[in-house]
Amino acid sequence: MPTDQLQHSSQSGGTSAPGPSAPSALEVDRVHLSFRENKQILPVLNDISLTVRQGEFVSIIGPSGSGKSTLFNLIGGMLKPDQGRITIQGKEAGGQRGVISYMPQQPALLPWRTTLDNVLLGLEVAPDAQRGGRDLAQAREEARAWLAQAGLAEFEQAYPHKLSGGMQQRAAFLRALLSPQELMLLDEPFSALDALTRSDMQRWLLDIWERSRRSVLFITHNIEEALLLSDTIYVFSSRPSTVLHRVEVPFPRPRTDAMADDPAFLEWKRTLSGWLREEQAKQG
Ligand SMILES: Nc1ncnc2c1ncn2[C@@H]1O[C@H](COP(=O)(O)OP(=O)(O)OP(=O)(O)O)[C@@H](O)[C@H]1O
Repeated sequence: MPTDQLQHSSQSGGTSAPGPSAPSALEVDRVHLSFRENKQILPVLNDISLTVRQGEFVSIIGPSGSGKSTLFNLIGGMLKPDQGRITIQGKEAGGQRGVISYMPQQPALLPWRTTLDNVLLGLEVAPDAQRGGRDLAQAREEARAWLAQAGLAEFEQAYPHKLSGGMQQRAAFLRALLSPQELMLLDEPFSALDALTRSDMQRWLLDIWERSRRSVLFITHNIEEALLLSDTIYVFSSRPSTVLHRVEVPFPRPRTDAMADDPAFLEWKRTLSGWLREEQAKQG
């Protein structure tokens, strides 16, 4: 492991302290969770701690079945931890509406709404207090500007079935981005896309994110994607998962395509792949 280049810390004391004034966008503190079914206990998360600071892009990578989506369900309040605490903007996460925006693996656009109306959905359902003083007419103009930047200007009034998979994902991402919640949870948003579209989408998301700087927690199986996009990467072990490594990605922003050819980037890729291979092997 190239420890001279990697600013990495293991789980013991490895999570970042929140800034002195603002609360972290997300704080997961020593969370444990087991599923119980037919008297069987399946321990899934074992003492997970992680932080997303305001405006930080954080990724989780880990073996399949290590509990990444389960953690999202806890953050969203669909599940309760057996032990530990989750706070969003300093407030206990409890499934209350309007604290996170979520983008699932499938774009989940509503087929009866136009692309523009789909993008506006998060804002429409948000309470007035969360719209930052914008009325829906202003929000509509803002959404149209973002759609244009996403190459979807011509598709504003089209229904989702007219859009390609990549276009649908861009619209779904804009919906999450324009929702007023500070914290975005993105669950493998590019997994259903072909390699070329995926790479275009990564670049696109990177550009948009670097301009908007929302707080993001991102699940991916793709190491290169995690390195390209993230400020911090958490590597989960096999189930029951712990945080094996917390890595601060040392590449400056704005990130460029040339970064992927940088020897340090390749070294990182090798290191992270090695960690994941080891864990995957343990899981069998
Ligand atoms: N509601 C549930 N009841 C019982 N077991 C569950 C439930 N949800 C998930 N599991 C189990 O918990 C484990 C973790 O699942 P989870 O989907 O969180 O993993 P993951 O890391 O997101 O996997 P992948 O990378 O394949 O999407 C798996 O063994 C899964 O079968």
